Amino acid sequence: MTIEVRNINKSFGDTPVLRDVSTTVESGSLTALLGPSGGGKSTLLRVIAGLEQPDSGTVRISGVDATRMAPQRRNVGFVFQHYAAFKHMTVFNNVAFGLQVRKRGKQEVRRRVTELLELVHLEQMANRYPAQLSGGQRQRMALARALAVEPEVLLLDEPFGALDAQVRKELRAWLRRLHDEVHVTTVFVTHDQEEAIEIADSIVVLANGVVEQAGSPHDIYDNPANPFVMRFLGPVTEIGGHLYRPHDIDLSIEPRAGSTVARVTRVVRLGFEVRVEMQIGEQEAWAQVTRGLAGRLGLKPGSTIHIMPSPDSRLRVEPETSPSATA
Ligand SMILES: Nc1ncnc2c1ncn2[C@@H]1O[C@H](COP(=O)(O)OP(=O)(O)OP(=O)(O)O)[C@@H](O)[C@H]1O
Repeated sequence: MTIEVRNINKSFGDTPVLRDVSTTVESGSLTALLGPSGGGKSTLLRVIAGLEQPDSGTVRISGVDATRMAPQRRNVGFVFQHYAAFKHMTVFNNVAFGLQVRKRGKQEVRRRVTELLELVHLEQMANRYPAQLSGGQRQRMALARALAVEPEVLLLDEPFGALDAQVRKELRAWLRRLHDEVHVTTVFVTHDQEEAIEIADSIVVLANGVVEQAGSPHDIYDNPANPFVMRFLGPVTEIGGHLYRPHDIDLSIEPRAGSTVARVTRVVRLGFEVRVEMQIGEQEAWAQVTRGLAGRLGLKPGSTIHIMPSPDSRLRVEPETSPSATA
């Protein structure tokens, strides 16, 4: 179910929060809305859900103009960060709720809820109450509940945001697998670029109410549209007026055609990677190399090395970056 967002503008009072936002969410995709806090991600999600009315622009879901349609008529499921479960109802009844409201038969409800609890791996927890679940289990229950009514679109607002790093990682992998099984068009909000890169098919980078770039994780990481996106998606280092990914900097002991001389100031071992900090004239830069290479080159503070940044993956640092990045 394709979602087409066209020229959406939205202000709260005098503050523009979405500025001429257009993007297309492909049917069956898992799309991340990624960006810094306050950039408008939640507002855009709420506009798609119908919980917020745009000042101008349109939202089409499956080709139908949904801009003025009530949320319950859009056939979207919604999960927020702090999910409010019905505390007095068991997990089973929480998931069954939407089906019962829709007056589905008892047999059907039982079959569907059992299926969903298996899907989210909570079949053993059916008779517990929400307070007896861990945070991650509660979020999975929330997803089962959102999926119960077979939405065409699933909208997730930082669904794992409140959980600790380890649980968060598990749930992301799980969400990816779930999506591969269910294929419902899903849009999730995150400010975590690693989360977006790891699980999304497509990323929309939103900052200060503007879409900075949209594309596959691979494309956005390797071909960022501007310095803001490049910095937001991963580590960068600046050399001679260009931004590079630190793993795209090649190091050697001997000078080569086109190489630049640098002095190593610090060598930091981080598991299998080594972060090599250096001084190039007055400028500081760093490179990320493997432990093997650092060992072979015998890098230590004070070493002289020759660096060759890969010319393919650089981006010129403009004095003026994108308008939203500097605001
Ligand atoms: N109902 C509202 N009334 C007034 N201002 C609002 C309202 N909702 C959001 N805003 C403002 O709109 C801007 C964008 O908020 P939004 O929640 O969409 O951003 P976000 O990218 O989702 O940020 P976060 O990651 O922090 O949730 C913020 O400056 C916020 O304060």
